[in-house]
Amino acid sequence: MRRYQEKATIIPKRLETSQSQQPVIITGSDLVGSAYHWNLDYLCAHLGYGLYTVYSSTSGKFKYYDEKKVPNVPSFKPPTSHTDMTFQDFVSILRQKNDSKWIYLQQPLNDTVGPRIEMDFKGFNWDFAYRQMKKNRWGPLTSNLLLVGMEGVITPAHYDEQENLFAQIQGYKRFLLFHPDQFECLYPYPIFHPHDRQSQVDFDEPDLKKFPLFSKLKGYEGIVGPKDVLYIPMYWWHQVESLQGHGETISCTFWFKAAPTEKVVYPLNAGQKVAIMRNIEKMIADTLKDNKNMPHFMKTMVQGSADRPPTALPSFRPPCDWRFFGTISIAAMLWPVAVSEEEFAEVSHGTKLSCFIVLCYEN
Ligand SMILES: O=C(O)CCC(=O)C(=O)O
Ligand SMILES: [Fe+2]
Repeated sequence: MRRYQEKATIIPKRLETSQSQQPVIITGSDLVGSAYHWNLDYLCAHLGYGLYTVYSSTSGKFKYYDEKKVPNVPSFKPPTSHTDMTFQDFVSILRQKNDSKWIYLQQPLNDTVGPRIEMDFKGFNWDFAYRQMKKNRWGPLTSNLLLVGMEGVITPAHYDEQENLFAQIQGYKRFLLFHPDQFECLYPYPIFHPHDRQSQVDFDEPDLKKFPLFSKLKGYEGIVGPKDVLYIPMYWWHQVESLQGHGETISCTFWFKAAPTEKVVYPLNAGQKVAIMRNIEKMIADTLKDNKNMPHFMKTMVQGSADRPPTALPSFRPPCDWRFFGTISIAAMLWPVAVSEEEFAEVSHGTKLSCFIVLCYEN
């Protein structure tokens, strides 16, 4: 097991999710009770012959990247590659035990699975899942990702824009979790970068000159094994390692959309502040259309406003008509960036958020 220097508290164990948006490990859960007999042989026999996405890496680390954002950064070199293959082919590569090639299957469960798996899937404790969804006012379930990994594979630190009930079926995974208020210590990539939502810091070799606040990082640690379900609240950072010595890991996620913003309550929480930062960063990136100059632009904007003497404010005249400013819905600013255009229009009541940028920065 890898050792890290972060100061970790143990993730609490409970029977249900907590309403305070805290991660918890639910032990002895029957959420995927009908899948506890899943292992490589059973899945080989019953998953069918559909194609599954298998990632490979020479380092054992599987840092996610968004293919759609690759053209934004011409110098970007993908750290992993992926191929679609049958589950049976995946298992035969996995059993070759090639020390320099790590593979990790990650694929949403779909309707190509055979009838036995379909029955197991239908037997999940959907009542429990939907009760958590209702209780926490999450949006609808979006997908169940099946994860089958070799011992030792690592998903580096990142956050997701969805709520997650993470069910462990086989093997053990060690989670490091960090509250959204640790944002500054984790140095995420810019939003237009393919590694958006991922930390730039390599936990095994942190460059403290470049990322000095990483030394202040504080987090939670927990190991999940069969019958454990970990609730990962939206915007919580997590790094996941499949532990050595316990066989392959099999897990299944239950991802839910964010709770809609019914009423904005101040002070805003750290997750809502991350949402605002992402929305503003996205608006700037979309408007500026010049990713190379984004860091300089952002720095100038922040330093400019931090250094501006307060006496300058009374003489400040808006450069153009600011009335539009008031029409931008706060709810839209708090909404995760990764939503479809239609939902975006719904939460923002049709207001084009990009007006904000045009009005503020074009003059
Ligand atoms: O289990 C893993 O390797 C990654 C899981 C993860 O990041 C997630 O479920 O959000
Ligand atoms: Fe994740």
